[in-house]
Amino acid sequence: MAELTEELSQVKAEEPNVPNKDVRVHPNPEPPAPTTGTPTVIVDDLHIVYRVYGATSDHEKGNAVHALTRLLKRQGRPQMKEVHAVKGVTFVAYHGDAIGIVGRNGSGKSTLLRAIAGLLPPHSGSVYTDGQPSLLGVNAALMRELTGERNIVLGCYAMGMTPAQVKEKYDEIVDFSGIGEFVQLPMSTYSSGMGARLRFAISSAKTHDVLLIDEALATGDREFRKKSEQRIKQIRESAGTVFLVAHDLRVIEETCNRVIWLHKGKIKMDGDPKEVIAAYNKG
Ligand SMILES: Nc1ncnc2c1ncn2[C@@H]1O[C@H](COP(=O)(O)OP(=O)(O)OP(=O)(O)O)[C@@H](O)[C@H]1O
Repeated sequence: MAELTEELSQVKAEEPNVPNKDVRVHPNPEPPAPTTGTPTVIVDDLHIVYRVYGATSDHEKGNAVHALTRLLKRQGRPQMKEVHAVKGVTFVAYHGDAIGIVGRNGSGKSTLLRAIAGLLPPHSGSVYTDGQPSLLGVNAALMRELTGERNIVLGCYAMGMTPAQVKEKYDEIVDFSGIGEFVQLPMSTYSSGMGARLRFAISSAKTHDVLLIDEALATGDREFRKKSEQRIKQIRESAGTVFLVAHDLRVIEETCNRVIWLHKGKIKMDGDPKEVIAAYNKG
C-alpha cells in the first residue's frame, strides 16, 4: 500500500494543472469557520452553450445525394450546431445548504453542475465558488481496469488527500461502499450499483466545501441510500454545501432544504422542497 501511494503521488505531481480561466473559482485553503448565511456559490446570469461540430442540418438528414456529393468533393461536414443548455441562471447558495436540482430530461441539470464544478466554461455570466467544488457523478473518472483498491488510492489523491489521510480513510471507504472482497478485483467486474457506491464512498470520505452529486445515489439499494443521506447530512452540518441531481424526488425531499427546478435551461422555481416538488409534479 505504501509503495502504491508513493507511486501514485508521483503520477499526480506530473499531471498538468490547467486552470479554467472562464470560471472564477476562489479556492480557500483554510476552510472558513462554519457560518450559516455565508455564500459559497454565486451563479450570475450563467449561459452555457455546447458546440457540436459535424452536425447534420435538417435539410441534409438522410439525404444520400448530399452525402455522395460531399464524398466526391472530399468535403467534411463544416456544420456546427449550438445547443444552448443553460439560459441565464442566477442564484446564491449558502453554507449548510443541500440544494436539490429537479427538471425533465435535457433541462440542463448536469450541465449546471459541471459548470459549478469548473468543468464547462460559461458562454457568458459567471460562477464564483468559495472553496474547492468536487463533482461526484455516475461517470466520475475511476478506472475500470484498475482494482477498487487502486481506485480508492487514486481517487483520494485526486481529491488532494495526503498519504497518511488515505491510509486512515481506506478501511472506512471499503466498509461504507459495502463492496467487500470485490475491492481486490478490477472495477470492470462490478455491477453499476457497486461502482456507484464505491464512487460515493470515495468522494464523501473527504470534507468538501462544495459537493456536487449527479444521480450518484440512484443506483444504490435502499440501505445504501439511507447511509448516503446520513452522510450528506453530515457534510451539511460541517457547513459544506451539497448540490444533488436525482430523478427520485423522495431522495431530494428527504435530503435537501432547498430545491431548484430547471426547465429548458432556466430556473422555473427555487425554494422550499415540498412546494417546489408539488409544483413540479403538477406541471
Ligand atoms: N456534450 C454535449 N454536447 C452537446 N450537447 C449536450 C452535451 N451535453 C448535454 N447536451 C445538451 O444540453 C442540454 C442539457 O443537457 P443536460 O445533460 O444538462 O440535461 P439534464 O437535465 O441533466 O438531463 P437528464 O435528466 O437527461 O440527465 C440537452 O439538450 C442536451 O442534449
